[in-house]
Amino acid sequence: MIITLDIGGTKTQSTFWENGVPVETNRIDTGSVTDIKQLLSAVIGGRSAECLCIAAAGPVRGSVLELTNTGQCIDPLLLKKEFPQIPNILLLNDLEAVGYSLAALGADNLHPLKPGRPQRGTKAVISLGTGLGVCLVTAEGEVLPSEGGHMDFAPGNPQQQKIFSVLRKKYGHVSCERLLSGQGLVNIYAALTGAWNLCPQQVTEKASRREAAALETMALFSQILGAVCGSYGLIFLASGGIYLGGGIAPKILPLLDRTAFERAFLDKGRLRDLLEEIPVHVILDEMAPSRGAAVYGAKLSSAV
Ligand SMILES: Nc1ncnc2c1ncn2[C@@H]1O[C@H](COP(=O)(O)OP(=O)(O)OP(=O)(O)O)[C@@H](O)[C@H]1O
Repeated sequence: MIITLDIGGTKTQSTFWENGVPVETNRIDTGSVTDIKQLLSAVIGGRSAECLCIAAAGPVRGSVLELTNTGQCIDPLLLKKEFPQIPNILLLNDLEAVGYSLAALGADNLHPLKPGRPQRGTKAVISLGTGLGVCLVTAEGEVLPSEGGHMDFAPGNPQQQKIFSVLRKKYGHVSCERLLSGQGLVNIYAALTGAWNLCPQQVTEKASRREAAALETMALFSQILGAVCGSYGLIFLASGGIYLGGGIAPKILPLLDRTAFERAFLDKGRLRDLLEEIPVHVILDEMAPSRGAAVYGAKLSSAV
């Protein structure tokens, strides 16, 4: 038995896995998690498992992970004392976990967004959720985490420049995450309209009802996403393909402007040919971070 805990910026999911199959799963709001130890005690009870693998939104420094949104720290060494019946307690970044899930995803869990001619090479995972996560998966299946979502946003045309100026005044540093995330949808919409009081779902609902500013927001979001994916295609030489993870992309598929995405993806001057080869897929599996944590847990606990 492997237990996984996926702590995202918005939702937290605990899952029990037997032979790679989820047999029990529960979801709560991350905002309601005030104490990780307490949460784990409630999830695990007195049960034992070969491995507990926690995938959480934040960078791992040394052996400890600090949750980006709440500042809480997770230390596996301390948890080992609380749960002595679990011999392996592992910790990784949630996006790193999505990287490990690629090995376990079938074609039915992937939606093709842009065609290409993939090779057995590096893959990039770019995840749009509460934040923007980026990681690299080597051809051998090793996952290298990054905090690439915090890379500078480079506006590509006058309209994007206007949005950049509004966000620069509001935030100071304008990272790609300020545009490519749930709050990013709100930020683009607000920069166009001045209305800051919406939630991301309201922006996409307005776009579904064909409201002009919301449609413009989706077109810009698609353009900026294409440009950032193209940049990571080059930075990682992602000849194995680019995989869009997170909760947002599968929900907004009908609203994504594929033409704008692909045009911006390919618009890299002399390296256009290289980018034409790289396919882009949307990961449809909502459990990808938990699935990847289970893959990682199984791999490491059989190795020790
Ligand atoms: N239909 C929708 N349209 C637009 N945004 C949405 C929609 N549904 C959810 N979101 C936004 O998606 C974000 C949550 O993303 P996700 O489901 O990937 O959660 P998470 O795993 O907790 O996030 P992360 O992995 O970034 O920490 C929130 O900002 C939420 O408002």
